[in-house]
Amino acid sequence: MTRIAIVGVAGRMGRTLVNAVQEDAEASLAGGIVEPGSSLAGADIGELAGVGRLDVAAVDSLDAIVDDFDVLIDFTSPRVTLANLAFCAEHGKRIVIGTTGLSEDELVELDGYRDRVPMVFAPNMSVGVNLTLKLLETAAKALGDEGYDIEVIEAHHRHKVDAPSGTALKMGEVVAESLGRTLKEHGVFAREGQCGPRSEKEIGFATVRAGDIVGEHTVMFATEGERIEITHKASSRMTFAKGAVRAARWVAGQGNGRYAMQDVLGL
Ligand SMILES: NC(=O)C1=CN([C@@H]2O[C@H](COP(=O)(O)OP(=O)(O)OC[C@H]3O[C@@H](n4cnc5c(N)ncnc54)[C@H](OP(=O)(O)O)[C@@H]3O)[C@@H](O)[C@H]2O)C=CC1
Ligand SMILES: O=C(O)C1=N[C@H](C(=O)O)C[C@H](O)C1
Repeated sequence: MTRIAIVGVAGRMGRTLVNAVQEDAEASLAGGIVEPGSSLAGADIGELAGVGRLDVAAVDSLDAIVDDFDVLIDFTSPRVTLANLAFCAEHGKRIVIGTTGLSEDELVELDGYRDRVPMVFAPNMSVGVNLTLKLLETAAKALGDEGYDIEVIEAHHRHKVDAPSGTALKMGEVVAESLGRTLKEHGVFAREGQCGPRSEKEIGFATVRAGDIVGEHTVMFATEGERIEITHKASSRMTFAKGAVRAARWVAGQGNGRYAMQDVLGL
């Protein structure tokens, strides 16, 4: 049985994760953490998540439950995640990180823990998206150098704070790496006004934020005469949450290292 604690337990993903852990016969809910000073500290996390009383009270500090859990699942924000990673390194815990929107410096900081903590870090925990990454590698290798323009389009709910999504960036990276390009050199993140025609090798990104869209990603390969679109649409956050719980069970048996969902899924 893997004992899981959830940071950001009152958030959109936090509440969904409570459901996902409850549904998993090999995982147990060891705790839920809310923001320090939050009025939700002390609330029952089952009631917060809408699954009924679980007799697990939300706490506002990891110290309060340090002996109770094996793996922390963190879907919060970059600085909070990095603080929790430091806590896990210090206390011999494992961590699954779904947080997106880390800056270049923050990614370097996160990577610095790879020899001190077993961690799974992935911008998207759904099986479908991780399979899509494989399909993109194949498509890019077949089409990218044959005059096909590549564009990544993503859509999310109105509350999302980072753009492009972590998944869109990952998709762009996979395509770029398959073609020996980099997003630093070839990524185009905005077009406005007299921006001129597109260059042959650029990889463009477009972002939609609207309503309650859970998460949609399309990578388009377009040339004169045809267009191929590889699309993934998430209609429920349970797809991410189930993946995160699977990753938590998997990382419970791993040594120090930075792992991706591809490792968890054996893709
Ligand atoms: N990898 C994946 O598969 C997926 C990744 N994500 C990513 O997960 C992240 C969270 O998304 P989402 O759930 O929609 O966001 P929410 O804003 O709904 O949830 C984040 C939660 O973290 C809480 N929080 C903030 N600071 C702390 C702290 N110091 N300690 C404990 N909790 C804290 C917030 O509380 P408060 O509101 O009070 O500040 C909030 O409840 C984003 O980066 C998103 O992109 C989302 C879905 C899937
Ligand atoms: O914020 C979200 O909601 C999501 N974020 C992730 C991302 O940035 O890629 C994954 C998913 O699409 C939902």
